[in-house]
Amino acid sequence: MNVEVRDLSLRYGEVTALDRLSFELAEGKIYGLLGRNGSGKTSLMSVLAAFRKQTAGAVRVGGRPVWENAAVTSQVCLIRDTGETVDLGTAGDALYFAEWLRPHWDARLAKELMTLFGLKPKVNVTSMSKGQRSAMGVVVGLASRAPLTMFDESYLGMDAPSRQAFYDVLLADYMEHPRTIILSTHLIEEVSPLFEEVVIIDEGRLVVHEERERLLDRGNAVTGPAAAVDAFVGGLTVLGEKVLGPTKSAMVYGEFDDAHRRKAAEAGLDLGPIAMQDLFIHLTGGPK
Ligand SMILES: Nc1ncnc2c1ncn2[C@@H]1O[C@H](COP(=O)(O)OP(=O)(O)OP(=O)(O)O)[C@@H](O)[C@H]1O
Repeated sequence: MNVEVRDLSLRYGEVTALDRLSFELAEGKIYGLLGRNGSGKTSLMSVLAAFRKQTAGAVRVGGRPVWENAAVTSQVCLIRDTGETVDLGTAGDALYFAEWLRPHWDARLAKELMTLFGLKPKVNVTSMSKGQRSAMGVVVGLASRAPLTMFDESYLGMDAPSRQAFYDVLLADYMEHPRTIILSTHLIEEVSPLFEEVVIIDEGRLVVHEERERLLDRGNAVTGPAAAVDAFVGGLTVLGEKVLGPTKSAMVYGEFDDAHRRKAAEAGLDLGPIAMQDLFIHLTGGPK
């Protein structure tokens, strides 16, 4: 399902969490939603899932407003960082409830994922560890196959092998059953290979909405003899530097054209990509 957000604002009393946000997400892609702590990611996803009503502006999912619209909300699944929202009863009860609620539910996938993450249907959700609860959320989020599926840092409590299993299953299932998926995360380097497009917000406002590859084009790592690197990057926006013996690597913000590339080659310098995390830190104003 596509998503249209127009001049969206959300206020909690005096606090403005979303500030006239506008963007459109096409159907059937995986989006990364990035932002500093308190930038408005959870607030935005809560409005998209109709958990909260916006203060102003419009939100349409699949061309229709989401608020108090059961026909749309049954197609939208938001899994929050606390894992699955159903805290009463066993894991089996949570799956039963999700199946009842979710029109595209795949019980076979749910069962496979329960086994993959070592979850037992008879165990009470409240007695699960943090990572197990996160994994429960992931099971429900994936098996729901909702046309708009959002994971709000839901996999944060999971250990590294479980997170990797989640990324692998998400990608494989998305290839077979394309849908719109939004992943919010602070583990930028780990999760960003999954993104097709990236939305960055800061203080409730849109900073960037771009294809992942285009965003990465905004930065370059310049590596070579320290003196040559210093001469090359003079006057450019340098985000950081690393020195290893006589070799230096400088991360530069800004796209390079053919002239830059020629000059770098003549100076014996290598140009390479920089990490999305470094671009993110720069675009959201550096350390605060
Ligand atoms: N229930 C609430 N009542 C009052 N203020 C809130 C509430 N929920 C969020 N806020 C405020 O709204 C702003 C956006 O919060 P939000 O949780 O959407 O950010 P976030 O990007 O998800 O942050 P994080 O990365 O830390 O989870 C923050 O200033 C936060 O303090």
